[in-house]
Amino acid sequence: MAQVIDGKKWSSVSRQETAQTVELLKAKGVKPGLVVILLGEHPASMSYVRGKDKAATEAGIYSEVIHLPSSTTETALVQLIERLNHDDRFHGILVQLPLPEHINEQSVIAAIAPHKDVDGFHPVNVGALALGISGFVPCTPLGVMKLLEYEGIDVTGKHAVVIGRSNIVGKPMAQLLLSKSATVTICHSKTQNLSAFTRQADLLVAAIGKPCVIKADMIKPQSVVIDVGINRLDGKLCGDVDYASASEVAQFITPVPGGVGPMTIAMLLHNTVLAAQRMAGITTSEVLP
Ligand SMILES: Nc1nc2c(c(=O)[nH]1)N[C@@H](CN(C=O)c1ccc(C(=O)N[C@@H](CCC(=O)O)C(=O)O)cc1)CN2
Ligand SMILES: [Mg+2]
Repeated sequence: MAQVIDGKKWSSVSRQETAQTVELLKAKGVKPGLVVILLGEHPASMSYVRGKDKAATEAGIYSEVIHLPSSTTETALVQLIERLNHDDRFHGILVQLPLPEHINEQSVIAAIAPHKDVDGFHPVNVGALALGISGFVPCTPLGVMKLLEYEGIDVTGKHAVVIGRSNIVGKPMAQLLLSKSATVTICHSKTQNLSAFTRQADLLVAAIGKPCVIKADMIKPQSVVIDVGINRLDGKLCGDVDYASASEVAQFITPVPGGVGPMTIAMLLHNTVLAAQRMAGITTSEVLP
């Protein structure tokens, strides 16, 4: 039976570490601030944004949510972001995705000042990750790396198979695993004979967006299975992995809910504090808890 990677427990550990850093920053006269912009009334997005606001406040971060109607124009949204880029109360700016259809996501992301882009979605930060230089790393894949670190799982030389090529998860996930010297394969919806790849995976990261499609016979025995999927099936939350059968085969597995999801918010707080630290010119060693 696989060992369960408890994302709720580790996110709480990470959030406590962040809260300690916030205290040390405050003692130096810096109060980290985060602003989240939400358009429309998408129930899951509203719930994630509430979670971010609550978690930020609990960590001692100054938090504001700007909730706008879904009819907001792209021009108005970009103008708001440009104003927030110059607002010293906020070290982090996040626009909750997905955005309504009439808005070009890339134009909006590009309007965020790269040094306040705590989502790590701006082309400058995407480039920084590709080059392996300092920037901001997207929260979900960063959360996966943090889970592996907390569990003492070393990926050096291991075959990591990432299923999914989104800008939010798949692509940055592959870059991060590569930066830790894993041998990385990226699979996607057009991959032929997917199970031929997944069965070779020492580490499998599933970010497909389809409920329970990764079955036990697709998993290498004693591997690490990370489920990034969040799907709603018959009113219940489930991942991309068929958890019950997969946990009979894997050595480590993340559950859904309570796996990667909670780490996304913990890493947002981490990135926000990092942004504040960098803007104040404070080195990490000065604020290590
Ligand atoms: N601007 C962004 N938009 C979106 C991101 C993002 O990182 N930046 N990621 C996702 C949604 N997301 C955060 O925004 C997110 C998803 C899931 C969770 C989470 O804690 N999930 C729980 C289950 C929660 C539930 O009941 O629905 C879990 O997995 O245990 C947090 C944040 C898309 N948009
Ligand atoms: Mg508030």
